[in-house]
Amino acid sequence: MCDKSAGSALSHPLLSDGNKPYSSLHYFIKMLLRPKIRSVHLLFALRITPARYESSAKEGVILQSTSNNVYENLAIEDWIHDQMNLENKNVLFIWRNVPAVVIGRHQNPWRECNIPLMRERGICLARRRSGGGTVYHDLGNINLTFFTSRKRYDRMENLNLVIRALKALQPKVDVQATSRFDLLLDQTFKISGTAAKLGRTVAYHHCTLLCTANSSLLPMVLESPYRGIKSNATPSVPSLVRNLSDADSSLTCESVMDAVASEYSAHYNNKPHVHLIDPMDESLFPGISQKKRDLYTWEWIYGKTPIFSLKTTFQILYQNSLVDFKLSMQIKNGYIEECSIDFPNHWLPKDLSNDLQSALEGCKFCPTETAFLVSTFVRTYPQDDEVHTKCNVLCEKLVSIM
Ligand SMILES: Nc1ncnc2c1ncn2[C@@H]1O[C@H](COP(=O)(O)OC(=O)CCCC[C@@H]2CCSS2)[C@@H](O)[C@H]1O
Repeated sequence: MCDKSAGSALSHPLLSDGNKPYSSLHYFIKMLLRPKIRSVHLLFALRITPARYESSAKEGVILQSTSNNVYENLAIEDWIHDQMNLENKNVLFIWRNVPAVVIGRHQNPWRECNIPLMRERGICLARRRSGGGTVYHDLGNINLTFFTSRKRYDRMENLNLVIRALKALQPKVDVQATSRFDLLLDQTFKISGTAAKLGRTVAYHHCTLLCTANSSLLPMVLESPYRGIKSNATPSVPSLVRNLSDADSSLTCESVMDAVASEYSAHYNNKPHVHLIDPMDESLFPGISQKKRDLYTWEWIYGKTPIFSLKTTFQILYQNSLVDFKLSMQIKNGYIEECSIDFPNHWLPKDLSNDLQSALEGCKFCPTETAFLVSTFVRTYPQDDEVHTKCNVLCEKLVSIM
């Protein structure tokens, strides 16, 4: 069903000589237009002429990403939300990512997932613009983003469309929507979670759909190893999850994506047509690279965490004896605002421990920055190997909890 040729035509639409509307002059003019109007160019690229665009108030366009990069795909969501005029148009964006954990806009990643395990396994962490809880993505999980005008925003309508698509593939599958817009399989197992972003005139509802995801890794990465975090951040609502393929092996990502696209097209009386898009195509999505960069910054992913406190205890084995530590921190915008580390008096000179705590205040709650800071700090105490070793051991411990 995917129109691969459409996809390749879209890769360099503005550079293609034989394609008059995509000439460099067009590009130049486009750059002079106001942002909302620039999206007209996307309509050209999608072979939707403005005339047809005006006359088809109920038109639904299906875009499918050729990228599996979570930041690129979230950037496309932002771009469509910010740039496209959706007064007369609906867009369904279909996308999948390599393993990633996606937290909600107002969440605390340290409380929601196992960051050390994710680092070890190379699993990305992303913060999305919509609210709600934390979900796990991999190539066995489909994401569907339904863009509409704010007036036509209707999550239940979208979920019913997904249910119809699943029933078209396997009539016996028991999938129902709940009042919190989850989809449950056999009235028990969550297969889809929902979140939304409501703009002034535009809205989107996005949801996941677990088809063949790694269901043993999912609960592991969504289990935080940290205790003692206090915050007003939005907590996730954990559920028992299952893949659709557990109910019926025909429910693979490919078959489900095709079925959803067919159902979406039928809903808008269109011929099923999926436009493949490359999210990093600046000529089609001007400003998209910056949007990706914004989503990839430490300041967005970690720094947007609502203020929180961390109170924890730990032990360090040093020269065959265990030393008890009490750590208390307040973290605001991802930066350590207050820090107190209590340990037996003899372990480190008092003035040094005070200096270390002061040095940590103002530092990012981040392993690389803390490690750098401690190593710089240690150098201010020259020729004391024991102090160096102790500071380094303590630093390793601090870094392991960040
Ligand atoms: N991929 C996926 N699909 C469905 N449910 C999941 C998934 N991953 C985890 N979970 C379960 O949902 C809860 C969290 O539920 P909770 O209700 O707290 O949060 C959500 O559902 C958010 C959905 C966001 C959807 C966006 C769409 C595109 S980008 S992310 C978690 O603890 C697990 O038990």
